[in-house]
Amino acid sequence: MMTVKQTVHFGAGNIGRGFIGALFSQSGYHVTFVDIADEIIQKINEEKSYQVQLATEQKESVTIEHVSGLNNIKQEEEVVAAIQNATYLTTAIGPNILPRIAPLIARGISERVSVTNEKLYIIACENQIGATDILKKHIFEHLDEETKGEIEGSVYFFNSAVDRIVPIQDQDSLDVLVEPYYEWVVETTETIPTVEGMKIVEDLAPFIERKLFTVNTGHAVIAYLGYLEGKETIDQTLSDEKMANQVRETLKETGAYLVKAYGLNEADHLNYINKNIERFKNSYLNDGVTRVGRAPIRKLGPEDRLIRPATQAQKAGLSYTNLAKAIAAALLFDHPQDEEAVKIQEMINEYGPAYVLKTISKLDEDSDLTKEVVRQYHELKK
Ligand SMILES: NC(=O)C1=CN([C@@H]2O[C@H](COP(=O)(O)OP(=O)(O)OC[C@H]3O[C@@H](n4cnc5c(N)ncnc54)[C@H](O)[C@@H]3O)[C@@H](O)[C@H]2O)C=CC1
Ligand SMILES: O=P(O)(O)OC[C@H]1O[C@](O)(CO)[C@@H](O)[C@@H]1O
Repeated sequence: MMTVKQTVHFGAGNIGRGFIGALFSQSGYHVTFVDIADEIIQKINEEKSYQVQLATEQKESVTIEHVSGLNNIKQEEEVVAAIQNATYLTTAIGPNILPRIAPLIARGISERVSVTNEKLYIIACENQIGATDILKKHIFEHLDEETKGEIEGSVYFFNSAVDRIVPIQDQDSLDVLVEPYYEWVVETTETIPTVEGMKIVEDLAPFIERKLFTVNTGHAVIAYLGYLEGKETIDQTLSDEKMANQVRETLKETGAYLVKAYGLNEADHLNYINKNIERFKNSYLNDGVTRVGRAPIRKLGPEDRLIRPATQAQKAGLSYTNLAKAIAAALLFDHPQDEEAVKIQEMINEYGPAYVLKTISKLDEDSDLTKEVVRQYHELKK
């Protein structure tokens, strides 16, 4: 009997089911989803398949099969066993959750290397530069020295960039609505088993920075400014030409940095910007500004989509006024259902916006960037 290739994917959410898990299933793998959400796991085990539907007028859909689910809190032993049999282990769980799943992955790896030296490829699919390196660091904190030596040459860690807009879904169904476009870029020089839709590169830096500082920066600009204007969705916000212009101007700032840092062709990059603004206009996605703006503490981090391009532009003597406006709008994102937004508002009320920029974004209080953000914060607040 032919053994089916196995993969373990942590996070049976939007990207897990709608993108990465779906690609593995379509490449002939059995996908074991691991999640803490019991209802999702039970549904996956009961229904054994779901639909991925495209956000287009025709609503084309594909059936995703050969899937099962495990709860990582209640079924640790089973997760460890699944890791023993897997060729790939991927995550799409949120960068802040990586440290929480690392101990179980470490256990899975330890038990695996004691019985096999078959190769295992670990890839974190999160919106964060170096997410797999971060996961690896957390996993290594839970491995003994002997195992760390043993995994050399059998467990591989690859960084990646994931790009597909998947909005919040109807919670009663496993089906997932996704945009037609996707890109999954994985950094490695190894020859690895084929997964349909996975693009391999030797150097991820230009890909992830171009993606993060165009798709995610652009999306964040729309989300935070749209929220301030009382808009519900991304496409609704963008239907205002002024807003489309504001996004384009901001992305020209990140673009100037990217063109300089990676020698990109300016005209090609402008096309890439415009192509992404068109992606954001997809009204079939019905994508909420509060989803895209979620977790503003993470999004205002020093290496994330708003602060890093602004500090890089400042260092390179490039313009960052529009980025400063987006950062100011992020400071005004007071969505009561977002824990991080609530925390930022509490910090601002107590210590002011410059304090938030210092503690969360690691910006000097007397830097020109901080001064510009604070100036625009007060302008926007009026
Ligand atoms: N939704 C999108 O359009 C895109 C999202 N991403 C990235 O993909 C990652 C996942 O995002 P989404 O799929 O949108 O989020 P999601 O919220 O739909 O899915 C995350 C899943 O992780 C599970 N989870 C949370 N804590 C857990 C834990 N301790 N143990 C096990 N499972 C846990 C949740 O129950 C949920 O099912 C994030 O890093 C995001 O930035 C990247 C590109 C596109
Ligand atoms: O998933 P995050 O990092 O919270 O940010 C939302 C962003 O990620 C995406 O989900 C896709 O890249 C976008 O929709 C949005 O730019």
